Amino acid sequence: MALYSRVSGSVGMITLQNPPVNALSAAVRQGIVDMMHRALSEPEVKSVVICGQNGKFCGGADIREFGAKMTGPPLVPMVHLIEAASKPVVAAIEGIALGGGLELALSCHYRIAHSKATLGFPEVALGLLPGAGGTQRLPRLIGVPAALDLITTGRHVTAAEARQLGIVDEVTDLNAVDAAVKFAQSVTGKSLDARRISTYPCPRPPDLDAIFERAMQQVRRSARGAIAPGTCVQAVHAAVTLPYAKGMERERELFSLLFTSGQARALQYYFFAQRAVSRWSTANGARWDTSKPRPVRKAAVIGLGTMGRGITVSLAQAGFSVVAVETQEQQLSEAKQAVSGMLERGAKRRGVPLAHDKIKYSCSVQAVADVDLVIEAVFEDMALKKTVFQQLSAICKPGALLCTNTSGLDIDELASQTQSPELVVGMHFFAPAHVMQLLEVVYGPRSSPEVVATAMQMGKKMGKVSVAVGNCRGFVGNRMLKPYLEQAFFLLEEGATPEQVDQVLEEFGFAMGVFKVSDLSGLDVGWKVRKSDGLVSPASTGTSARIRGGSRYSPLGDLLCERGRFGQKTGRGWFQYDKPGGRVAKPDPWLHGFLEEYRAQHGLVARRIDHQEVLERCLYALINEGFQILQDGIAAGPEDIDVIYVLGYGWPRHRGGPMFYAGQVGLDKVVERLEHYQQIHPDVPGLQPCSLLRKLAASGNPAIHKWREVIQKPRSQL
Ligand SMILES: CC/C=C/CC(=O)SCCNC(=O)CCNC(=O)[C@H](O)C(C)(C)COP(=O)(O)OP(=O)(O)OC[C@H]1O[C@@H](n2cnc3c(N)ncnc32)[C@H](O)[C@@H]1OP(=O)(O)O
Repeated sequence: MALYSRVSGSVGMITLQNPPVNALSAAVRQGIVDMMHRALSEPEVKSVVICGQNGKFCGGADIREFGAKMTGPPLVPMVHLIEAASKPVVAAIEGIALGGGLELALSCHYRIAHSKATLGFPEVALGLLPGAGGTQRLPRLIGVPAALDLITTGRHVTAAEARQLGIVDEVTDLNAVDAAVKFAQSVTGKSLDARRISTYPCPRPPDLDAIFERAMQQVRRSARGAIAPGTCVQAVHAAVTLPYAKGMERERELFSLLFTSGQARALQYYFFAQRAVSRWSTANGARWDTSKPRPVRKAAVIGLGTMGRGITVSLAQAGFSVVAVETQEQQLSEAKQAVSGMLERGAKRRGVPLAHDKIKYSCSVQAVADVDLVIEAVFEDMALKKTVFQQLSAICKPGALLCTNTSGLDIDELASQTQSPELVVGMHFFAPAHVMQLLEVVYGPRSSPEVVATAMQMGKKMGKVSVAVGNCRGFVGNRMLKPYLEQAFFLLEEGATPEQVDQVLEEFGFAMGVFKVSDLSGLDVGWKVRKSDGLVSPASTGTSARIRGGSRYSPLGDLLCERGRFGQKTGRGWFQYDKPGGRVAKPDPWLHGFLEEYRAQHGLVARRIDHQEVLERCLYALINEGFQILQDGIAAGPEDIDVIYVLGYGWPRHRGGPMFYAGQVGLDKVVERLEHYQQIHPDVPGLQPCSLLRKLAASGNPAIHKWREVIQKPRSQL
């Protein structure tokens, strides 16, 4: 709703009230319209100030209302009512003016912002465009290039930048509402003719076509199939080429197109999913709202390889004192140099002070004796990690959390090496650890709720999105990756090429296809794991070479590794590169010959595989594993899986995540296609729909927010 009050006798004040961000719900819009009419009808009122309660102007349209039928007054007539007002209207911008909130401010005749406020049009991240005149007013106010930048990227600007661009009239360090009231009094009675942005001509720079061409190229490069950025460009184009009223019509058409698209629904689902994962729960009943994190001031990192260095940087940048341990002098000195460089670049990029003095380096594990939390980041080797955990358990002070950075090893096995298994938790960082936003917090059956809460909070303080997941091989992300990779390998055996598989996945929206990712991260990584699992048989020839543990197995990755083809680092992998460490993947005729030979050797006849099969087999096998993970209680809900896949594995955000995507395709269709492929390839694992997927499909493809009702409720063992 919106509250009306009178200040200083002649100023009508309209205060938006809709916690937490004063979003423009139907009730708020109704309130604004009613209060505007009241302010305009009261003869004592000479000017109007619009502000938001609790120091937040407005976070835009209420996204929670997007799924339902529209009620209340629409935004466009509301902003026209304000702009057409005969009395000056001043926006007092504190905290945020985003999306519809900024459109509301642009309809006011003046804008006063607090110096700490941020402003922007983030609609593009929700699959939309600013649909209440934003695409028509902003270019008129600040010019086409700046408007294109803000609208197509969705980036937030500070009040200072907004002032520089001409979006706001004044910036104050004092109370912005008081400043706006004073300002409103000072402009009482002045003509408003030059203050209505919709009446401004839209500037037409001489190189207009080139500007739009560049903008389109830019969004095509970065959008990876998302339709909103390009549509934003089209809407701004209408501001330049059409009169305001016609431009508004075009904006409405384009907005409707986006609003009803699957991409907008996916992005809006993802917006809430990313927030939902912080309300975590575990399979044994621990929860975010009943588990108190422990205080952590000082942390330690053991092992300063690539991951350990990134984790050290993340901790120091988040303000923790860090003890960084590497037992070899030479490696410690190299790590120190690398970490300093990363901190310097980070400080420069983010404009923050250097955090060098937060870190103490040591060659001795004993140096961690007084820390509150240790993150072990040594090689992914169970025996080595066990030794480290035995040492830590003996050295660390009572109550210190012992965390392991592992991408899939058993947390409980490590916990059993310590005197206090309840203090052990996994923190699976993604490389590069100081850049990637995702953290899988892995709880074992004995991890205490406070320890999970502490690790979740640590992740948040490091600027990461933490997702709590249960303990199983590969946790959520890497466990789902296995069937995805397997299908890709089988497709090569059956006749596909790495470039074909990657092209299909990249057209779907992945930044890189599965084989390019494998070349980037190194084929030897998976090879080592398969070796330690006893999967890589020394004599990988003959029919038996394609069977492991009774299931079909593709040794293709092993065979490439045996030939020293580890990917980018060796200049050869699934693709070829111009040199070791090269980045540009090129199809490799050697690999094609190798695949032909391999097929001939194993009696496989190459067939033509279409794009649909590549996509369905890779993605549906991955999705099927996701449902198995939900069924096993490893992830509490589909949102957890989707956030992990978008932030950690390059799943296109505009497709919501694998579980959301499955719902959009139709769960019955996913089941039907998996069964189809299973019938044709009975020996291929991963194609049998799991029982939860079947159950949900049979219960009529319920909306994703209803899945939790079907997934069995965890029983508390606490
Ligand atoms: C013609 C119609 C045109 C419409 C165009 C639009 O206006 S679309 C909406 C444009 N606005 C946005 O995209 C803003 C989205 N919100 C944010 O970016 C951030 O939430 C924030 C406002 C910068 C605040 O960030 P902060 O980190 O402080 O808090 P949270 O992100 O955790 O948010 C707090 C809770 O508020 C909910 N919320 C935020 N914005 C909205 C919104 N516009 N509508 C509804 N709800 C919103 C958010 O979901 C959090 O609540 P939870 O219960 O925790 O989920």
